[in-house]
Amino acid sequence: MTGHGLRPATAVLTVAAVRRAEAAAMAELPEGALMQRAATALAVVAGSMLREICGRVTGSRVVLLVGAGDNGGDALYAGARLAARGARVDALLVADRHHVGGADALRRNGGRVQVVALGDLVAAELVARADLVVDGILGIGGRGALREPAAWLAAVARETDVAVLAVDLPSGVDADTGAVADADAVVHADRTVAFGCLKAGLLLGDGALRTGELAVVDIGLSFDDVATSELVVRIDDDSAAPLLAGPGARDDKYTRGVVGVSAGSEAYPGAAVLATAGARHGLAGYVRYAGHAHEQVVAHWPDVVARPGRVADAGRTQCWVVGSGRGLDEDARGAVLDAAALDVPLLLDADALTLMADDADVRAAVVARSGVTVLTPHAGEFARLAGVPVGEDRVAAVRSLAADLGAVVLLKGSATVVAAPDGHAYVAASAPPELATAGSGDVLAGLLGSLLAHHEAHAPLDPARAALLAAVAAHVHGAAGAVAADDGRTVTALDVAAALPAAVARVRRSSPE
Ligand SMILES: NC(=O)C1=CN([C@@H]2O[C@H](COP(=O)(O)OP(=O)(O)OC[C@H]3O[C@@H](n4cnc5c(N)ncnc54)[C@H](OP(=O)(O)O)[C@@H]3O)[C@@H](O)[C@H]2O)[C@@H](O)CC1
Ligand SMILES: Nc1ncnc2c1ncn2[C@@H]1O[C@H](COP(=O)(O)OP(=O)(O)O)[C@@H](O)[C@H]1O
Ligand SMILES: [K+]
Repeated sequence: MTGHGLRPATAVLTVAAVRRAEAAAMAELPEGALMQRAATALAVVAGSMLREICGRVTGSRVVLLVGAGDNGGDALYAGARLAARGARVDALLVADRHHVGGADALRRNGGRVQVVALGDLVAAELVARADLVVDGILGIGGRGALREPAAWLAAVARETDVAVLAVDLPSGVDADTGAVADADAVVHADRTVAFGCLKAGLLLGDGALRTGELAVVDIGLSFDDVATSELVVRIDDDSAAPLLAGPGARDDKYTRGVVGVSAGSEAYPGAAVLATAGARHGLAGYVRYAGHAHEQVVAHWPDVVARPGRVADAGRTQCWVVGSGRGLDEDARGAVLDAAALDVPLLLDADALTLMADDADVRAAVVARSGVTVLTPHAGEFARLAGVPVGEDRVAAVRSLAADLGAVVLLKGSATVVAAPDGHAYVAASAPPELATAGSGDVLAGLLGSLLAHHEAHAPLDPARAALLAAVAAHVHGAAGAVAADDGRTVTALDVAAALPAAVARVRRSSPE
């Protein structure tokens, strides 16, 4: 696959891929054109922040933190535009070199430029009294923690709580992973303007916590030649909507797909209720349940066909979901092995993943499957399956486990990362933290199984499509969390499930460009 057809807001590129896309665009354009596009967009966002903060641009105080490279150049040219509109702009140079053309442009428009040394009180005062600080210290050329005096000025900005706009990436965040080498030497942005595309560091890890509100501007980069291994596709409403289409007039409950759920146990009946709650709203026309909590399931959801007994005897489905609260006993093991032996898509969650990690026969049966397998670990389950912790590079870790096990892997977290064995990767990154509540993962498992069954009923799934659907399910789950948390409400897993119809409706309403 290539990135053909992707929008800047959905294309997450590695730094290496950004550099190549940038070089290809520059070869077609007059010198400096890309930087001018970036600076223009940056000045527009800075202007709107200034209007929010002090009502107008004229007379506002803007401080640019300027590093050695083009990230600083972007800040300087944007500063020149703001100065031309009457802002008082000071550029603080924090490196031993800077973008000379940008500094000249700023001076020509009435801005001031000065070199800063560590502890320079005049500089600290400028930062503390600014209406807006523009962070042009480091972009995709940054490596590791900020050096001095940049680290010190970033700390002054944090301590004085001045509004900060990051250029392309908050400085001190690793663009490809989101790792922050030193929490004391990083910029904490209120807003970030990313140029051309997203970078994983804006969405994942500690970087996501430093990015603030994120805007992605189109500067004309093409994604057509980006390799699968260098691309992660971010799912948003526009990309999810086409996969959530409603049934047609000729559909019946079977043509919409049948999903089977084997979750919960005598000890954990709630997981069965939650997983089936998710399955009821994932587009399948029919939800079967096979397991020990059948009475509780029917008591909650009379529309679910719930029986005790084995997965193998439960009837035809287009996908099985096995694991959430299912337990680790011989009976649970039998449920995983029964489902693994069928050639329909299989989703394994929670206890099923622990069984897979601990029992070589279960693992071998899952790895040997011909049908599509989807695994939905949280970080702890991931570490058990992989034998090593997730680490800082979540995308690489998920791709690697997916390739090793020949399965789609969905790694849960504040951002959810999905990869197929062939390297296709996706991220769903708009879930609110209220989703971090017991049982919300069970709802996701049911929702995704239902979506897989629905699409399998229309055309046999391949792993790359299953990975896309997994990310769509995580996106809808996140949207349901947002609906449930609206107006400051507290959220339980059952509230997330109850919000799924509204979340699906919200996503369906979005109209792709
Ligand atoms: N992609 C695009 O299409 C477009 C990109 N554009 C912009 O270009 C930006 C990339 O610019 P860039 O390549 O000049 O690198 P940048 O991030 O400014 O770093 C500069 C230098 O900083 C240094 N340095 C490294 N780590 C450090 C540390 N921890 N602490 C202190 N210093 C450190 C290191 O130099 P060194 O120390 O190795 O000598 C490095 O070379 C990009 O993010 C975007 O804003 C737009 O203009 C137009 C379109
Ligand atoms: N900080 C967070 N922000 C947004 N979503 C989160 C956050 N933490 C966890 N989540 C989401 O909440 C769900 C929790 O699932 P899981 O860990 O399996 O819990 P459980 O096993 O109790 O159901 C996942 O979908 C995960 O992506
Ligand atoms: K920056």
